[in-house]
Amino acid sequence: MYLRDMSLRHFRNYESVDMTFKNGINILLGKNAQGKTSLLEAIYVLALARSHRTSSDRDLINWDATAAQVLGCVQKQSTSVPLELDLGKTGKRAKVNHLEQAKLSQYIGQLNVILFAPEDLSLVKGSPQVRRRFIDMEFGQMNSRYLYNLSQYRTILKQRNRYLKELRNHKQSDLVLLDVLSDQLAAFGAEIIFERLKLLKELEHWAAAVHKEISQGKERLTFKYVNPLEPEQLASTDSIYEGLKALFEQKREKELFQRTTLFGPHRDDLQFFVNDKNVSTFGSQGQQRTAALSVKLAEINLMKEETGEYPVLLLDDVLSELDDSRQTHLLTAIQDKVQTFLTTTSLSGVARQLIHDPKVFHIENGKLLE
Ligand SMILES: Nc1ncnc2c1ncn2[C@@H]1O[C@H](COP(=O)(O)OP(=O)(O)OP(=O)(O)O)[C@@H](O)[C@H]1O
Repeated sequence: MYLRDMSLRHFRNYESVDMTFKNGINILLGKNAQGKTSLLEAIYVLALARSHRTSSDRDLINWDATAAQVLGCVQKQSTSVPLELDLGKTGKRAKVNHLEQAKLSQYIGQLNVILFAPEDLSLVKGSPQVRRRFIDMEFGQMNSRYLYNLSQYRTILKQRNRYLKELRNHKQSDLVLLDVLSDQLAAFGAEIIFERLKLLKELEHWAAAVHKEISQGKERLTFKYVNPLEPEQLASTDSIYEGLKALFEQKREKELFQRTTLFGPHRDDLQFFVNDKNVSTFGSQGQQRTAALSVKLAEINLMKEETGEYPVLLLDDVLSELDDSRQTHLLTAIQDKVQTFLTTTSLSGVARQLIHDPKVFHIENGKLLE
């Protein structure tokens, strides 16, 4: 798939802009603080109905306006799909083919994007939260069922945590509601964990191939999904469900004491190993970067496999963070295959040599220069 065009109204520092893109490499060129990242962000928002930079939609609306609009048309193999997102100070409306969608999970997935920003280079070394967010954002786009389960899980998790806080001197009767919430949480949690394991296995397969190539055959990248269940309990959704329920039962006193839910996909993690050594503790910075880049490139293939279409790649000032050899790998892997948007203050070195015939947008103070 590729994004054919996009229009912004009162989005960040853009008052009104209409753009037509190339199904190839699009370069967003400009000095600092002119609006390059805001354009990438608009594409991300069009895809996922939320920003990667802020959790508040209000931040996306121009300071002098009360509402913003992002419109775009996605070209797929056999159809084109117009998307529209209206952001107001009190809520948002999402339309596919001009029809308003009651649920955002019906909207997300029409345009698939992969964002690669300098902070993604800390995917391996960063906090577990970063990796869970990465997993959920990527898998949610590929699979609406995953997204649905995740949103149900989060709602029940909030209720259960609130209830655990309320339960001070608990009576036996109070625990009945806790059991109900534990049961529901285990059911959605099991679906999420099972789907994560399946998709991570596929992602690992692609990422290992890329990592092997970048390291010239010397390094073997593997993943490990970290959670408290025994390996045999992870075999099916039923066994994960039973395992989570058992944990909630066994550790009830601990959860009541700490007043929060201690088990479930919101606590799990993903670890990366190179030649069986944990990259986050034993890997060099170069190995950590190679692993992060391999995972990002692997996502492109996984999305193609899962959805039948290549996603759109958003590279936010990431080339300057990679050495020549990693830049070469990235650019040769995407060129002529994936529509790419790349922000930069100047195009030089490897990128200038390798990128042929890009469409360049010169950006200055929220406007496109002709
Ligand atoms: N809601 C908003 N309304 C108006 N202007 C905004 C809004 N939010 C951010 N801005 C401004 O938009 C400008 C562009 O920011 P953006 O992050 O897109 O710049 P950039 O070109 O990517 O810069 P850099 O290369 O430094 O990352 C900034 O000056 C910022 O203060």
